Amino acid sequence: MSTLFIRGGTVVNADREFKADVITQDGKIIAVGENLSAPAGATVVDAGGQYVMPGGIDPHTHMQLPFMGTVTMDDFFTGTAAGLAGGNTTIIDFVIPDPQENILDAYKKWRGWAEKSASDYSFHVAITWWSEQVRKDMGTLVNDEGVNSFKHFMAYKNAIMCDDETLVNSFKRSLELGAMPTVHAENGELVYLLQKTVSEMGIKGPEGHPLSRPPMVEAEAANRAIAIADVLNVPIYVVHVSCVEAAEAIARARARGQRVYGEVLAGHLVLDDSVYRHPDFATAAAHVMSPPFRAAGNSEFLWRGLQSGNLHTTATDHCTFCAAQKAAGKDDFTKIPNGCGGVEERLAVIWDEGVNTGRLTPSEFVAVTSANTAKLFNIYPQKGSVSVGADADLVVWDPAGTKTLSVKTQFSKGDFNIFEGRTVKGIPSHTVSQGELVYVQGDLRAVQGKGRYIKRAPFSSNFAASKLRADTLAPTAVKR
Ligand SMILES: C[C@@H](CNC(N)=O)C(=O)O
Ligand SMILES: [Zn+2]
Ligand SMILES: [Zn+2]
Ligand SMILES: [Zn+2]
Repeated sequence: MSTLFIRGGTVVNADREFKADVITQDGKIIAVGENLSAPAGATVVDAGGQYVMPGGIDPHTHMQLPFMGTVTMDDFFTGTAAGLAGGNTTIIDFVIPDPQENILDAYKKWRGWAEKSASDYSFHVAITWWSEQVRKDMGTLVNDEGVNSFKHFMAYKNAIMCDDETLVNSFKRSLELGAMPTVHAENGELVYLLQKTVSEMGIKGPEGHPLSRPPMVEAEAANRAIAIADVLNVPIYVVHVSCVEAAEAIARARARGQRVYGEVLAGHLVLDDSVYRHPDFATAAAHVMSPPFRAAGNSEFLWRGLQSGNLHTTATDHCTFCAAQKAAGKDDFTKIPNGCGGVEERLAVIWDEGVNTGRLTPSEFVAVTSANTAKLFNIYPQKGSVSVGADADLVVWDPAGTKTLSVKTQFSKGDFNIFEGRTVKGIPSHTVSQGELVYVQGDLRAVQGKGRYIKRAPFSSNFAASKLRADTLAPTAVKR
């Protein structure tokens, strides 16, 4: 394992920024401080005029996902390698069992697929059905496999959508286990009805996609999931919050003291629904993902959610389908595989649109691209911090560097870039993963299979101790 001496940079953590050299050895950070001397044999990285930040953690990716009759273009190697090129050093992906599929079998299958990852990775496990066996296996995943988060799709009827019975049982089980329940909050029944309605109106193109998933479809599900979590007294994490209505549901719940956390995708922060009206089918279809990109104005509210601390993490939902795959929905938008890329561009897009505009300080940038995810999924400060003892996952960030984002230069295997043509100021000059230089000024040195599965311990201390609300509000029956 190599020794790195990252000299003369400004270290940025979620709490502060300060001038310091950083030394890493055997995959760990072993020193952070001013005027350090280079250890013998160390590789020196000149970070003068640059920031040294914790590597990005993307809490929402789908590499190699079988979905809507096909499989995403990026596998666990190409997807994580693309992430490393953009300063992202850890992904949290998803095991998504089919309904009735044993969840341990599904977990083992995904673990096999992820062996080829170039960077560290972890898994949320989706609960797509319910049984006593699922309940039991959730315990095995938490206690033996280091899973501490369970995903629930409230959309995708007749596929992976789960009903209230599953939500209630799985949330309650998550509380017992000290795991975080997370939700894709869209009312799948309403989507199903609206897809039929829009199609019957003769709207078959991608412009029909956002019409079938208006903001209230998301807000209803967000409110419902938040209410269930409130009654059960379990925290909840809402993925890809896309609209004012869902963000307000989270803010209201937090104002009442409920532990609700929100995630925002880089795409939802900078794109709007005009993309679906592009005359070229492939371009419009390339942007079909759920929840859809929203009317202009929603993005600004999402930025304010990040600024105010009512929204906590950023992600990409990296789920790439090529034009040929998207063409499955040529004559029926409901058949367009849902998903877009972004794992490579997230940090630069959020720095350019967030820090350069004054919306976020560099420390807030680190919080929403790395540290908050590490804290919410219990891998802080191993991840998400430039501090002694932490993993040597770092990005050396050149605030003056510029780049025009394009499918022509991306490392992702996707054949479209939703940020196409966007020139950003602020880019990674070096990415360090497990103490190795894996990206150096355009030269990607990702190694297949180098990534490790990251176990995440449960929050047994403050979660499982929580009681169901009923236990605390109505302690005794009335004697009659
Ligand atoms: C299936 C997965 C990716 N696709 C998407 N977001 O449109 C998700 O819904 O998060
Ligand atoms: Zn989703
Ligand atoms: Zn997703
Ligand atoms: Zn293809």
